[in-house]
Amino acid sequence: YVKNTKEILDKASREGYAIGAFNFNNMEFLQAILEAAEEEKAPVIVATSEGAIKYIGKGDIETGAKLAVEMVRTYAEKLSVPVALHLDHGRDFRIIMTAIKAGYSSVMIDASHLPFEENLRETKKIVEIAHAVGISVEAELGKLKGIEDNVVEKESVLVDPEEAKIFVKETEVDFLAPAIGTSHGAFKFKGEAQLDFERLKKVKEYTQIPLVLHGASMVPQDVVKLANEYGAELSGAKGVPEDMLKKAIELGINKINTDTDLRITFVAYLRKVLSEDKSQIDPRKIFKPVFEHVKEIVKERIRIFGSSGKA
Ligand SMILES: O=C(COP(=O)(O)O)N(O)CCCOP(=O)(O)O
Ligand SMILES: [Zn+2]
Repeated sequence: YVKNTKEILDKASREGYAIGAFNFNNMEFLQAILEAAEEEKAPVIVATSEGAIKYIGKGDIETGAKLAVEMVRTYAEKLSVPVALHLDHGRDFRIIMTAIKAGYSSVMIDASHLPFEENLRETKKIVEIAHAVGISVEAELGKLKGIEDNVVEKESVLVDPEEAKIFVKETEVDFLAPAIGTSHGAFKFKGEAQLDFERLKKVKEYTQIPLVLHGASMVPQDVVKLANEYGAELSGAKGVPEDMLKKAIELGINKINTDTDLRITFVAYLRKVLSEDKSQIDPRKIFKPVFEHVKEIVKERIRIFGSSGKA
């Protein structure tokens, strides 16, 4: 059943674990994510970016948002675990409003590319509207980019805990994504993986709300290797190591955005299945084993995040 995202994140924050926020762009990824959550007895957030809504709706935003809500609701009402549907990286006001109107449990207003005051104003506007209709809101402070070597870059990219305190107080946003050194995609770090845990600790202390880690995929090297063996070109792919994820959760991360790990798993096993069963043309026979593996990686993540059995 579809819950208000704030409810499941506030509980996670009180009890010190994290909920997976897994992106989907089609029915098969959604099925794999929801089956994984049900088998792990874990609350789960399923998310669509603006690109996913356009993809699902073949360019029509209302169709995409409506179909996403209907697919999630139809599957979720059969499950025992709480399921929230979240708009990831909302930037276009019209798309954010369409998602709210269609029945999303929460929306992200991503104005982190704007100067602090404008980000604050944009976020405050969305919070007022969303809260008026019982929807929770996520915002972002700092920019999603790896921690560059020189300090100047670091200052302009990572979250400023003092700003976070003011931002959360002024906007009343329900959960915040502080940039602490991660980035989207499979190539997160040039050198060693590095997250700014000191900043994270301060942001949690100053804001006391659930925090979100974007760009949190672990990029499992065995799956990267398998994909490359079957013709992919993903050398140099590097993600967030398990011990860093666990430390981030200890320090107050309660929502962990994961998309790339599902994508890499999908690509590796699709390549494998197609190359091993050369006469297969039934998409159901091709996708079934592939999405079994996608489901397994989601279960592994849910276990690492500590939300297994928390439903
Ligand atoms: O933080 C993440 C995913 O992080 P990851 O790449 O480490 O999985 N996300 O918000 C997912 C962003 C997906 O956007 P798009 O559909 O436009 O490609
Ligand atoms: Zn993100």
